[in-house]
Amino acid sequence: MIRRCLQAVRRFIPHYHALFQDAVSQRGLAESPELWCSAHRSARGLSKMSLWPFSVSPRDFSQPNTSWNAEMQEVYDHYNALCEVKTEEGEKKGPWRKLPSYNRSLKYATGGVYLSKIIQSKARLFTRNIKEHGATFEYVVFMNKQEKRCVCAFQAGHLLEGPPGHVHGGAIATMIDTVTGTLAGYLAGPIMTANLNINYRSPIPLGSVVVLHSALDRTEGKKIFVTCRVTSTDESKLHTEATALFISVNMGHLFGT
Ligand SMILES: CCCCCCCC(=O)SCCNC(=O)CCNC(=O)[C@H](O)C(C)(C)COP(=O)(O)OP(=O)(O)OC[C@H]1O[C@@H](n2cnc3c(N)ncnc32)[C@H](O)[C@@H]1OP(=O)(O)O
Repeated sequence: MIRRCLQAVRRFIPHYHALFQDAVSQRGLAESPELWCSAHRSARGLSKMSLWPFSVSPRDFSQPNTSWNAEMQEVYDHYNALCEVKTEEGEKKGPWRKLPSYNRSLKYATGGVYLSKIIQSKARLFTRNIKEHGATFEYVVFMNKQEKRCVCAFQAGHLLEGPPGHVHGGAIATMIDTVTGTLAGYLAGPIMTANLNINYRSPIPLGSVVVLHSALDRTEGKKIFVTCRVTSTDESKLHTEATALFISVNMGHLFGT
């Protein structure tokens, strides 16, 4: 039984691999969870057909959980409501879209076949590597493709302390890189951060909720310029401002081929 199963898997591997390679070359998958996810989805259909043994449903880390405070939930509810607008013909898609967030996009993009040989099996996305809810980065990104911008509700956990009682500047930079990078990747495919310029205007208290507003500034050939503002949820207080430059890359740049 086990041998038969392994034979089926081996027969299937080239097909699966080719499918993923196609997805990579056609759509250009970088660190955009959106794109990785769609490759995973297209591959998953096939995996079901052939009883692919390594296919699992990834956990979406940006779903509400018990660590979220009321303010975090409020921002989530606000943008989530904009994902579907009510019309006379019934509900249809709104201008916003909630992006899923996984702790290891590469694994789920490939079914753990091809890239797991290159990336160590224990690798995890920096912002999603603590299992305890609410301890570090609690965040959810909503994308508005039409307006080429996104927002992120971020609740900063107690393990992100920098100055006493406040969030570490590196943790803020991490969130800015993540959100601006998600926007750039969503709009342009595979990218890498070339430059991140940050002005810290006012400290962010630990445990508080802030919103990152990120927008495409312009593109120039391979260069994607993105802005980011970190504010209180009512936008009355500016915490941080940043500009970021991303460069479009191909997969060979990441894997040295
Ligand atoms: C799910 C979460 C998403 C999170 C997204 C997070 C993304 C990341 O954090 S990536 C990790 C951090 N970044 C890195 O490690 C990148 C390391 N650097 C590199 O790999 C390369 O230098 C890279 C890709 C940035 C640029 O590649 P390179 O081959 O040098 O590009 P190149 O073709 O020479 O330059 C393209 C243009 O960009 C410009 N450019 C390149 N780097 C920079 C820079 N640092 N500053 C300003 N301009 C730059 C060049 O001058 C050139 O401009 P022009 O076309 O006008 O002449």
